[in-house]
Amino acid sequence: MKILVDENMPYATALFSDMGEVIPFNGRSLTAAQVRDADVLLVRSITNVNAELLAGNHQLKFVGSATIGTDHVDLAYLAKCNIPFSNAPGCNATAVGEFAFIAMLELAQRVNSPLKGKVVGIVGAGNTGTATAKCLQAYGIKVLLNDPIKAAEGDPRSFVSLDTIMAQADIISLHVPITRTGEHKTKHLFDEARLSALKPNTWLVNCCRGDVIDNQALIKVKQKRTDLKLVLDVWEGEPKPLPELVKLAEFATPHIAGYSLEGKARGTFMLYQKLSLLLNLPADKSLIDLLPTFNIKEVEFMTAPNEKALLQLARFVYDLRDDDLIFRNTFLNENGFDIMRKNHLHRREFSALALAYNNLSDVNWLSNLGFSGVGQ
Ligand SMILES: NC(=O)c1ccc[n+]([C@@H]2O[C@H](COP(=O)([O-])OP(=O)(O)OC[C@H]3O[C@@H](n4cnc5c(N)ncnc54)[C@H](O)[C@@H]3O)[C@@H](O)[C@H]2O)c1
Ligand SMILES: O=C(O)[C@H](O)[C@H](O)COP(=O)(O)O
Repeated sequence: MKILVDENMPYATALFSDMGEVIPFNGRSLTAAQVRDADVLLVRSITNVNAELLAGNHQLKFVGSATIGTDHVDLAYLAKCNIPFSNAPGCNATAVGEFAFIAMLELAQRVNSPLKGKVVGIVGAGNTGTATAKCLQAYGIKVLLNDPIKAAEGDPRSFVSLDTIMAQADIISLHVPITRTGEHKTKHLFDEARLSALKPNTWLVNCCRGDVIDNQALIKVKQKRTDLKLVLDVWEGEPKPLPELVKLAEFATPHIAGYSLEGKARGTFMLYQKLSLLLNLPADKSLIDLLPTFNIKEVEFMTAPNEKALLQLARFVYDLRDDDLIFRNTFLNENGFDIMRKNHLHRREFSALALAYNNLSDVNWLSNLGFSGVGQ
């Protein structure tokens, strides 16, 4: 069996080589000729899976995407051809939640305006929005959720309108899929009118899809509004973001909010579970066995951390400033965006770091944030 696997899918060989020949490919340049005799195709978000790519293949048994987003996959075409498909919902939720939270801590430090006490509006309360809310709430931040679809489905959480978020939130964090039609379409959800209406000093964080914000309009508005602060991980026109917009963002990264080692490994592992089920094979490998131990054994607190100490702690796990700097220095190089993603040194999630403390009460919030070992 030929299993074509995006080269940026960690642990694919360890997980799939018992099932067949694992053949890595470059996700941006995959061709129909390469796919012609594949039995299984495992992609990430940069490969468009459609009739053009698959028409020459008459033996494909499974297509998987190690992502939550499915906007790169023609699901109707796969269904028409009876090709089973699976994505990996939730695989990178913790990674995105921690990325957004760390970005807010970094921004708070940079502009000298504490995160504590701010109100954060989350647009899209699915996997990544919920994970972001979990971090914020663990730290005692008031969170407003907007998700008309979940609200209509009867999700028991409290939801507010987007207008309420616009009026009340100091920080707005975007966590919606890209959709181009329908009542709740998200393409340019933040258009010029909405961007212009952001209340003074709003921080806007986008870790979902670039085209949820009209990037040209964002440049126009931001050039007039120095009070707005931007954290942008995703861009219209990836892998070629508008250089003007990169300059205007406080933190800029190349679509790596979901790139924790755990998150990427979970994506591969979820597809391994799906394919095993489909082929009626036992899924007896373990994800935990694959992940390396973290290079810091334990951090011990003598006093409960304040916001500055919390940021220092977060930086042990992920220093966003490093990625922001590498990105600014390289994104204009040929294939700079993709090369940085490919060579990204996967950060770890908070759970990789064990905390210890001496006689401190009231530190459960750190374990609610996701760190392990608190109180043990
Ligand atoms: N930057 C990254 O590395 C990265 C990582 C993971 C996901 N993503 C992107 O983020 C998106 C969200 O990821 P997720 O795992 O949370 O997906 P999800 O499907 O679990 O959640 C998305 C939520 O958005 C809601 N929604 C849809 N349209 C809406 C609208 N108009 N207004 C408000 N809410 C709306 C849905 O009801 C759903 O609850 C993905 O589709 C993907 O495009 C990016
Ligand atoms: O949709 C997703 O899950 C993310 O956008 C995904 O993590 C992006 O990473 P890629 O698949 O492009 O490596």
